[in-house]
Amino acid sequence: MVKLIVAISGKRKSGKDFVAKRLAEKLRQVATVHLAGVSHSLKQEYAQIHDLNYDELLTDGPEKEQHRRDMIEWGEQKRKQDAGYFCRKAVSADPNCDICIITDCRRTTDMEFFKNYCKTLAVRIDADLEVRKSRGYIFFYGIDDAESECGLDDYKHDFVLQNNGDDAFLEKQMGEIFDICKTLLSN
Ligand SMILES: Nc1ncnc2c1ncn2[C@@H]1O[C@H](COP(=O)(O)OP(=O)(O)OP(=O)(O)O)[C@@H](O)[C@H]1O
Repeated sequence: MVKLIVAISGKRKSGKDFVAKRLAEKLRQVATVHLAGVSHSLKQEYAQIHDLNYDELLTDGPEKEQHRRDMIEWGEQKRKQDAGYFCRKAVSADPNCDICIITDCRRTTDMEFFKNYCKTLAVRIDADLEVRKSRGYIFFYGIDDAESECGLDDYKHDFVLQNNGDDAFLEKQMGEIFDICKTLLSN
């Protein structure tokens, strides 16, 4: 059974995936680590039901755009029935690992699910708007002002990591998270 979840949230292009991968590398020195995403489990199941190629769902094009809209609606319906549905799928993908890093928490219900599931460290990735823009961020109405993007803006995370491109500072903060995880694993 998973002993610890590191639940990562952050704005688009704040560096959630980047930080999650670096953190996984570090934590693999002391534990088995699985990287998972709530939205990945949603996309995977949607693709399976509709006999679609998972990667194709992520590409552009009118047909894919229609699928994306249907997929979002389908996901909302599933969440209404069971708010933790995709979180459970994400964390169950490798039930024997010590640490599961979730790269894309978006809603308070995601955090509530993980905190109830097992020991969870909620980590917020912060990056300045200009830095995010330099990484390709563009504001989209209906996306960047939606609950899925803003739902955790005011949530009290256990650790807030600044990811503005200063690698030495990033490593220092990673070291602090690494130590917290080690302590949580041994308690
Ligand atoms: N500290 C960093 N140093 C160098 N490059 C970085 C750093 N953080 C993020 N990046 C780069 O910025 C881009 C966006 O990062 P990433 O994909 O991790 O963001 P994200 O928050 O997961 O984005 P999205 O929400 O859109 O999935 C990537 O190309 C990534 O390699």
